[in-house]
Amino acid sequence: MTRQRLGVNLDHVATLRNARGVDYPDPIRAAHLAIEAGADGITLHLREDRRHIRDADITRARSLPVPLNMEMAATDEMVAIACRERPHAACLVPERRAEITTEGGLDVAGNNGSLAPRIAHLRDAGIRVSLFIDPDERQLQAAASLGAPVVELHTGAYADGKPGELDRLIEAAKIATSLGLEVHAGHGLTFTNVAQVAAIPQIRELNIGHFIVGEAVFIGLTETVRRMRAIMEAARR
Ligand SMILES: CC(=O)[C@@H](O)[C@H](O)COP(=O)(O)O
Ligand SMILES: NCC(=O)COP(=O)(O)O
Repeated sequence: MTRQRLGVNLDHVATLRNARGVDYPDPIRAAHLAIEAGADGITLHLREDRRHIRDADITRARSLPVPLNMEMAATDEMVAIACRERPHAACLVPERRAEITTEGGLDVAGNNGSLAPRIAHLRDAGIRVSLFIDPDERQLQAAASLGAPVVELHTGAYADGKPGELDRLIEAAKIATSLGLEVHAGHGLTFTNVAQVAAIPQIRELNIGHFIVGEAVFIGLTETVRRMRAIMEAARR
């Protein structure tokens, strides 16, 4: 099976920093540690309300030695920031101000008119566009028709233990590949639930954040990233 990349999302290092209004813990310092421990990429979500990652974090993350995946809402403001900062990838996600976390996938099928120019803008800036969607055939077809090279399947419902969700992910990964899309997945993944998703052969990358940052409090960031990588690798053997 092809090697699966691990993108470590460090948003919640910034959440902790912002809780005190000081400049530590620093998500970029955490990124260097995560990379040394085996992260293949770093993911940062610049939310419109800047509740965790801020613009200056994205600027600093550009000098990291691995690809930066910038998660962002599909708005003119965010597209302008991405085109200025030029991360390796931009993952378009739905955002609602009052939500605690990203609650569902982007409705690509219902918004292709507004997404198309934004995707084109990002692509013209040399940024690899990914669409964060639910494991749903209609959304996959819409993503492919918009010319996005990558989809990230929202694993939140699976992580919440909803029956049938693993099968939906397996089926969606097959359909996505048949449509020529590269498949990533993420949201709510932990040491306990990651193996079954990591074992889906078509999934090339997992993005994992909240659990990694939380577990780091107990066993350290280096050990957490190493263990996550080890579980992913064992699942693909
Ligand atoms: C899109 C997504 O899944 C990530 O952004 C992740 O959830 C961390 O950010 P939040 O906790 O702000 O949703
Ligand atoms: N796109 C998913 C992501 O980056 C991490 O989500 P989570 O592990 O913080 O839930």
